Amino acid sequence: MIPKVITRLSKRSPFISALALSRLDWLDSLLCPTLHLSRSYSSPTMSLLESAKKAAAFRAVDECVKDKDVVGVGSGSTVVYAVERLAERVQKEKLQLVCIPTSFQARQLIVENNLILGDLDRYPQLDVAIDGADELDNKFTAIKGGGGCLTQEKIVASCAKRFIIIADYTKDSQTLGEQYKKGVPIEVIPLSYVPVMQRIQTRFGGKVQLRMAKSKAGPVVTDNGNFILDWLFPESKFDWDSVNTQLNLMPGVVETGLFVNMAEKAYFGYSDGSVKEKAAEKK
Ligand SMILES: O=C(CO)[C@H](O)[C@H](O)COP(=O)(O)O
Repeated sequence: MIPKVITRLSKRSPFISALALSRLDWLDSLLCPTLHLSRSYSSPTMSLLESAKKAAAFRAVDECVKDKDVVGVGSGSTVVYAVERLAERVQKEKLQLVCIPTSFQARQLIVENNLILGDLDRYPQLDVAIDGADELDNKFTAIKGGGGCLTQEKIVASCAKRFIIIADYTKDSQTLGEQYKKGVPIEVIPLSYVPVMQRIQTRFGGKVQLRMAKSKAGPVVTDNGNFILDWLFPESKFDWDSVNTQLNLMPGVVETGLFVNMAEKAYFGYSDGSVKEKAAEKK
């Protein structure tokens, strides 16, 4: 009973959900000791989000992947569930799939789950790419790169006939910046990071930060040996297509985390297991 109430609340606002959980957890444990046990050692808010991610990932894999597909495998925490489901389907349905990774993490997931690993040299055309996102707006522009893998993710997505986003409900926004507050990630060649930071701030405003590593001194270094800038853009009506082009033309910029009109469909999971599908307008 309690989880249902929280789920309904969490659909309206993750903040309400977190608050509700902190207040109701003691009651929950009283009424549902088994449920409480299964959550031990993980924060209740996290477990709700994890269920949401899993629901989206499973639905997307079930609906978008078919036998003999070449599948792009994105990066991040939601993709972990997508790979789990791919492996399950390969086992149960004997699907023949080739998986193309978008990062070191994706490559590891593919190998650890005994899926067939491919690359763009041998499979330059993919049937479908499935990836997470940090935020998706109503015009189907996504911010990606929270995990720093945006360049390979964009290359792989651009080679796929269908690009599918999987995410929990907190990534579903009307406009960019509504929920995701960490800005637009931009991969840059290390020696260019200061001039690029200055150019972005002068041209578009806001603040640009060099992303620093958490368990290492110094900056985050991408799978391609580059740095990541996070552009905390000001509240303004941006034409993201034009911004993306302008950023990409700055010397030193390798790629941006703006995925404009690339995704065909998004699956947003909720903690009760339901999934909202959002389709892009046909081009
Ligand atoms: O773009 C990404 C990594 O570069 C991820 O897809 C994005 O950050 C979403 O990650 P998560 O599924 O962990 O929320």
